[in-house]
Amino acid sequence: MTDAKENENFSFQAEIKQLLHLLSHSLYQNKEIAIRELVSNASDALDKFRHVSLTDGKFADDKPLEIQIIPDNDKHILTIRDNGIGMTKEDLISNLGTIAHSGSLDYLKNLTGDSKKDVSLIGQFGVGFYSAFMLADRVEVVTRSYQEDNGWQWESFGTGEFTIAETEVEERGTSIRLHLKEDLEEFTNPERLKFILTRYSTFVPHAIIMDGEHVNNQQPIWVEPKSQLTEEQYDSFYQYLTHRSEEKPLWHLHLSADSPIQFHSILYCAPHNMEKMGFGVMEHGLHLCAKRILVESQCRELLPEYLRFVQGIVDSADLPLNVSRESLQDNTIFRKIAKVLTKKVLDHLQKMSESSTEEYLKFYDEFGMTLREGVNQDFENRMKIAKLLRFRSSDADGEGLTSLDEYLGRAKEDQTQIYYIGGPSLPQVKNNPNLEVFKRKGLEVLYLVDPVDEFMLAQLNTFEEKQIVSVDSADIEFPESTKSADDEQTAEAEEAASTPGFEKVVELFKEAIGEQVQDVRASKRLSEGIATLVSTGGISTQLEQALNMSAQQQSPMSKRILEVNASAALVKRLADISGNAEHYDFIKECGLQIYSNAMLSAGLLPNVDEMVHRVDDLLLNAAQSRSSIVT
Ligand SMILES: Nc1ncnc2c1ncn2[C@@H]1O[C@H](COP(=O)(O)OP(=O)(O)OP(=O)(O)O)[C@@H](O)[C@H]1O
Repeated sequence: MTDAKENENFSFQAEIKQLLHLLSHSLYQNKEIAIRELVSNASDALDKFRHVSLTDGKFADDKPLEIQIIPDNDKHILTIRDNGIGMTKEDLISNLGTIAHSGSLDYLKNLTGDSKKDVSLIGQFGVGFYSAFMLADRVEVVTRSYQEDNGWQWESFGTGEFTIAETEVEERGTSIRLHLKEDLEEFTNPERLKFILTRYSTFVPHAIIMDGEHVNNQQPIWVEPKSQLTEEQYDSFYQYLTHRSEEKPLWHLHLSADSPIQFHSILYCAPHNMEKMGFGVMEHGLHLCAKRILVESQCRELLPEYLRFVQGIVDSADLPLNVSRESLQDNTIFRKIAKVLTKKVLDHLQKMSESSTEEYLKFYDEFGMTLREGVNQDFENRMKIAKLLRFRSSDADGEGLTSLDEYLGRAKEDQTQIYYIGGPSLPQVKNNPNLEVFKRKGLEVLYLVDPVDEFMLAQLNTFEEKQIVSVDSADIEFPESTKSADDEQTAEAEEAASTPGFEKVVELFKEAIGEQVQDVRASKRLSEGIATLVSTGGISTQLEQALNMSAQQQSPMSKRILEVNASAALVKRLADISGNAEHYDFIKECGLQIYSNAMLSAGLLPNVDEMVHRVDDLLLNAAQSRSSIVT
């Protein structure tokens, strides 16, 4: 087998060198995962060969596809052999020397040196082969591709280099020969190996043979009736699929349908969102089988992007086995299955949100940020997704989360709109003067501290026929029923606003602020604050600012309306003195400062130099009008 010819030397990619160093020095106890990874690779290689032989008959033969586990106790060598697709020289260089998946590269770049944590994640980042170096200080890969008559021998001592040489190999497939580290003889003990294979590889869809014995002969669990499966079985299947041996899924969903399309599926949600931990968008996809045979291991088209937290398997007897991956999306049955799966996942989440609120909120906390992308991506299911969204709101003073349905359950009967307010932080949102009138009238307002939520609500536009509007919108309609709560205040404000003094103040403010605003007018919403900015474009100040910041070129903010509270003490005083033309300049200065203050409250930045000068002058003015005589 090892009649190797000339050796050619190669260097590993930098990240792999780092990984190998970590693996060979790892104190991580669970070395068994290396066997799991290698058996899983062997199984993948068998799947790939089966797919090739089904789509191109000339490669087919009648030898059973299987994985052999060959322990050699005398030589301390453990061999894992498959008669799968094999590798060419180029395959060896690219597959066992560099890493193609961007997610895996990100993972490797993020290695922290906390070997226990890092190493346990290896499988899920598609770098499983290298775990061989946890067990061995020398690894040989002897392989022959289904396309070639000759074979290749790859070899490495787990340092920075590997070698490749041409060699005779009798049969198609790959043997991984692990020259076990000194204290790891246990990995040639058949009893120990059997235990490991049963623990991690029960669900491998190909026969695993050791000493002539078939060690994994379990039925695929997805075709079994739900009632006959235990939580442990679901958990261990999750662990097998995801290579996360120490993790339990947050939830699972087992589906079986007979008509119009026959399929079985088990779907899982991971307990943690790796994207939240800064790993970038995770690689995702479901295992797709036709009549129990794997067609594609990461099929991304079965679920939309915004449900990428779902992992699992889908198996349909109605799908043709020799369907090529490229033509899958054109297959009607495939498209129908995809549609049903999306609906079932959304229905499951809805049910969960109603019957196990706590569990749902835990899920939402992890994956809500992914799910909400659906509002934009999936027009057909937009309303279903909207029902699954959760927000902070004034109802519980920003604590806890509410759904839009719950919001409407508390809304006034004649309320036609859903109100929200956006801002950079919860305290800032709560102190926004635009909220005043809503508090007075007992109207609930959603608090959005993430511009993405606001963007999403702007996209949604309506929910259950109620318009979704920002509290700083000029289009706010207050329910008739809330009028009386506000009567006194409105009457007072209307009276103050109708005086000639106030009209003069507005005129002078307009002159001073000029083109910077669309208009200056009396406010019907303020009772305590002096002034506020409202927007007319259907897009809130906060969102416009966020969009502007993410845009390549900053455009000027659209103009707002400055609403002034005619019954505020300062405004009343300005109205009183507006009969005397001598005070016009002072009133204008006040107008400019009031505008700057309103901008600051809305999270906008006024012209700071100008403002500082003006405040200095106003303070001087105030100081000068005080008497120096002690009374
Ligand atoms: N027994 C094998 N037969 C054929 N090719 C193999 C075999 N083992 C590994 N390979 C090739 O080497 C590549 C790298 O393997 P590695 O385990 O590091 O990652 P992966 O298998 O791509 O990821 P994952 O383990 O998450 O599926 C594989 O994608 C495959 O192309």
